[in-house]
Amino acid sequence: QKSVCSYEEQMKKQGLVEVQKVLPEVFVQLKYATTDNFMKKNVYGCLTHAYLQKETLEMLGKAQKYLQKTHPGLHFLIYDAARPLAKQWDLWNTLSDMPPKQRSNYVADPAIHSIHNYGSAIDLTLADANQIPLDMGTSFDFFGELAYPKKEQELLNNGKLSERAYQNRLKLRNAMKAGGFMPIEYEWWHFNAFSRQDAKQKFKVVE
Ligand SMILES: C[C@@H](N)C(=O)N[C@H](C)C(=O)O
Ligand SMILES: [Zn+2]
Repeated sequence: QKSVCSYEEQMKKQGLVEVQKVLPEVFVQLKYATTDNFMKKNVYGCLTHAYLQKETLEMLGKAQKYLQKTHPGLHFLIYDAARPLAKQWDLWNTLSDMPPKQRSNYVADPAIHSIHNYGSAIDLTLADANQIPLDMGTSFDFFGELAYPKKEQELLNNGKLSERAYQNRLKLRNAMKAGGFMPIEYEWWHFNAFSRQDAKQKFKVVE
């Protein structure tokens, strides 16, 4: 008997689509459905598949085509996609010791919503055919300067970020930009398909 996950059922009802049904070459390892994350807790439970809004998935398809053309052999490896708002609170509350301004650089304030809550942001890296992630200079959800795209040039110049990691980040970013995604300043792995304002207008929050 197939088990049903209410979070995934709700996402489907809201029109979101499972990424691997459309793009089977994309790898998915949802980190918040494991204990290998900054909370050291599985907060997703039965939510183990990556879902996105249809339009966002089409953009990922475009990025995927670009990646295949420019770097055959590399794959996207998704760490997070649509994120229920209730889970956003779990992430946010875990960083309660951080000053508010700093905290919202790393986890969007659930009171104003993350673009993940609209199924239109993706956390991802690049991996080889065996799902081994490329060196990006930090692990996923490393909340510090070494992960900041806005500081990459400086980090490269002062030797804190290796040339290899720098180039790997560019490969990821160029592919995502080719799909129309926007990077953010503080996390090399996070990409938005739309601004928060546009996402709010177009979509309903995944509760
Ligand atoms: C928590 C991290 N993976 C992430 O996605 N951060 C952004 C800012 C968000 O919560 O929207
Ligand atoms: Zn993210």
